[in-house]
Formats: sequence, C-alpha cells, structure tokens
Amino acid sequence: MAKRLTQREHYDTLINQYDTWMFDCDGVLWRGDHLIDGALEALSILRERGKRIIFVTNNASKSRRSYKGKFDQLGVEARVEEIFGSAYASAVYISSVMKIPKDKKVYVIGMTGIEEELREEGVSFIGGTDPADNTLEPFSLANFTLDPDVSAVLCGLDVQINYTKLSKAFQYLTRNPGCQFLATNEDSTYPSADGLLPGAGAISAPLRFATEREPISIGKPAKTMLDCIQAKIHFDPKRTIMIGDRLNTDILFGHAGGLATLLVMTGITLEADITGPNASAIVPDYVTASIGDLRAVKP
Ligand SMILES: O=C(O)[C@H](O)[C@H](O)COP(=O)(O)O
Ligand SMILES: [Mg+2]
Repeated sequence: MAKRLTQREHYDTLINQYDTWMFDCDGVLWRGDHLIDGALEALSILRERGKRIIFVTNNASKSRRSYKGKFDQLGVEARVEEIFGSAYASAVYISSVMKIPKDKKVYVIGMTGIEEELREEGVSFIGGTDPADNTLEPFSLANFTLDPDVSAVLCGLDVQINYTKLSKAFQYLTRNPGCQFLATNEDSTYPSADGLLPGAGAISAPLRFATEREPISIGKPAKTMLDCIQAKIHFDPKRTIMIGDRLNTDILFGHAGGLATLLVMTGITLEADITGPNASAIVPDYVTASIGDLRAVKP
C-alpha cells in the first residue's frame, strides 16, 4: 500500500532519507512549456539540502543540450550532465551496445532530439526531419530506392508522422536483413499543457502492427535507461528515489532499479488508477498530489 504524503514531517523524513532524487519531467516538473506550481521551489529546497538531482525523461523530442535550453527558459537550475533523455539513451545504445559499424546508418522516425544525440555519438542517420520525408505526397514504392546500409530503425515521438515515414521504415524492417527495430520509449500518451495527446508508443504502433515485430524499447522502464545513467553517475539505489507521474514507466523503472518511488498526481495517473477496483498492480512507495508539496518543509 502506498504511503500518502500530506504532513510537513512526511516530507522532512523523505528528504532526509534519500540523497539522490531522479525526476521525471513531463507531468512532474511541467506540462508542455508550463511549469507545475511549486516545482521550482521544490528543486531549490533539495539543492539547498545538498541533494543530487538527476532528470530522467522519456521525451525524445529534445537532446540533453536542447533540454538544458528549456530548463534555462523556465528558470530551472540544471546541468547537461544531470539530464538523461530517451534520445540520448537510444544514441548511446546504438553506438556502445549495438556497436553499429561506421558504414551503417539508422532510419529515424522522430524529431531533432534524436538527430542531435546520434550526431553526438557519431552515428549516421537518414529520415527524421529531412524535408523529403516530411511530406504528405503519396508514397511511391516505385520511386523508392532501398538504402542497403540501413541497419536499424529508431522510432520516437514525431508530431509530423506520416505514411511516407511509416512506409520507408517498413521497407527497412522487412527487406534489410538483420535490421534492428528500436523505440526510444513506448508511452501511450503525452501530457501536454492543454491535455493528453498520443505518445511515442502511438507512433511506433503502426510499425509494430504492420511488421508483427516488437521493438527494443530503450526508455523507462527499460534497464537500458538505468545503465545509461549508471555509466555516468554513481549513486546508491537504496538512498535514491524516483519521482514520476506514470506507473508503467516511472514507477516500474524505479522498482526495476531497486529505487524508492514517489508518484505525483499532476500528470498521467488518475486517482482511479491507484485506488478502487481498477487500481494498478504497480504500487509506488509514496504518493503526493504534486511535487510542489515539498514546500511544506519551508517554515
Ligand atoms: O510520448 C512520450 O514520449 C511521453 O509521453 C513523454 O515523452 C513522457 O516524458 P516523461 O514523462 O518521461 O518526461
Ligand atoms: Mg512523465
């Protein structure tokens, strides 16, 4: 049973118990470009108390560097080294785990975040934001030349998804021998400032259906995301807490990593998801209405 946090002493105890605080972003710190009330103060309180802050987002639309820009814009203190996105984790997976040969490339369905991180890792790619693929012209297989050097398809959130991109990815996944099928993450929905929208999982779904293949998903809850963090930052899982708004990514990620977990109700998860007859089997250690509740420790 999750412990509901409401009192000042609850938050004080929590802060004293954990040295490393891993923050999900969408639905915890912000929705779209709107900061969640009290998020800024909560982060400042933790930094004042000497806590280590790590940001762990499944949102592959931005690279760590462009996320740093968003943090700066919103007035949130953050360093690039503290930011771990699924675009970064995917690029590291392709270069260091899959060890893609230099003469091979990735076909990308996704936004600039993926492209920037693949470039950082020295991985060649096609597709992505290429205007030739961002078209509503009907796709013609007759005019399509298969690039034999494509050895992986990487699919992430893409607000300009279209039939041409799906068709090209389908060709590579079904015609290039050994072509890997990767997804940055599989979140079904995305908590924008104005409400829920289809998530990255909804972008790769047509390809899963058409190819009857399951992608390797890199982001939370997958261990690949934790490995990516542990490769850069040493932390004691027993003194680490994961804060998230989604049960089947953030909280499951925390459980898989042996971390404590705090669920906030400012994003995806609804009360009916954690209480009552349809409550999820994924149970966080703690629940609080919003990360802004940490302000209770301030006199
Ligand atoms: O569709 C997506 O990619 C997700 O909804 C979104 O990116 C989640 O980001 P996070 O909550 O992990 O920051
Ligand atoms: Mg979230």
